[in-house]
Amino acid sequence: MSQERVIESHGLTKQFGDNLAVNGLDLSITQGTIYGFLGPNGCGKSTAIRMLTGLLEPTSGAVTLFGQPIKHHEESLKQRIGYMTQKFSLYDNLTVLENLRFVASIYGLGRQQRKARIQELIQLYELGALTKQLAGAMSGGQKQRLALACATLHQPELLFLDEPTSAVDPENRRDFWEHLFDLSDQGTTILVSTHYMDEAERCHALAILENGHKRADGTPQQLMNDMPATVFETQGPQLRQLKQQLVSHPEILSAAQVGTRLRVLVNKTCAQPATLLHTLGAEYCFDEVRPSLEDVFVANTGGRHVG
Ligand SMILES: Nc1ncnc2c1ncn2[C@@H]1O[C@H](COP(=O)(O)OP(=O)(O)OP(=O)(O)O)[C@@H](O)[C@H]1O
Repeated sequence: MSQERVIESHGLTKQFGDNLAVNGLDLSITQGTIYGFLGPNGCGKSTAIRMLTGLLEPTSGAVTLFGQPIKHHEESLKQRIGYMTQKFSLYDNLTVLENLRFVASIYGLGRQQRKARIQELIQLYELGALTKQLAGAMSGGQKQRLALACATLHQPELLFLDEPTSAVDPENRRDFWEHLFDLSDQGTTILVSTHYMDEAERCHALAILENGHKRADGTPQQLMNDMPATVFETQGPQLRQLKQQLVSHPEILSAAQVGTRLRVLVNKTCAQPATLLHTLGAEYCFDEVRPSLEDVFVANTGGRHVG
């Protein structure tokens, strides 16, 4: 992967009235990376993306794309950026082919180039049988493939995807990610927002966002290594009561049931987590286990959103 910095932001902030939607966001994302924004609804993912694309003016802070400040270079940068919005900005009353032709005309592709590129995308995103279908009548997975084809029509070097898989089933989500890895392999840098843990785990690197703040960032492995909690699991009777008993202790960040097991996060500030658990639930046996990205998320947001 090249070390060219494609996205850089410093102190990126957006205030809507009293609401600080994005607060001092610093980013440094290199070429070919698939970078995730992971966070719950309303944490500022879309607002951050809109500022990074140049569509929304920040209250303060700066964005540099491909080493160029975004301010005053919006037009030249537009050709290098693709953006798939949360609501798939397709025209429902146009067919698949008409949507593709319309987007091609926006990007000013010549007739021959347009024809060849549209054919290429129809094949790549398996839209061949659907060219005459109205976009409004397509399934979630089909719409998503068309939206990705439209967003990449002009072969952007940088692609922003705002919760691209919220309306599709797991199989389509898997296929979609295969396409993203193909694009990344060809050098495209991708910033994708999600609130799905499994999706975030596929990213090369990610930022955990909460209430407009970046709580942590790094590769999924780095985040797991550095997380501010130790993870334990236990099994046995009356796990609901045990959970209540555990979470009342200030060093227990979270206790959440997963099937027949209770998963417990103990703050790293606790020097003897196994001893603490033994004291709180003497009749249970607690095993230390490998953290997951969901644990990382919970530990970095103080257990306020999951569990
Ligand atoms: N144009 C706007 N005017 C006022 N407030 C806004 C505007 N856009 C977003 N907000 C507020 O900013 C905060 C962040 O919203 P944002 O849409 O960026 O979050 P998100 O993480 O993308 O969530 P979601 O997935 O629900 O869109 C929210 O409190 C939202 O209500």
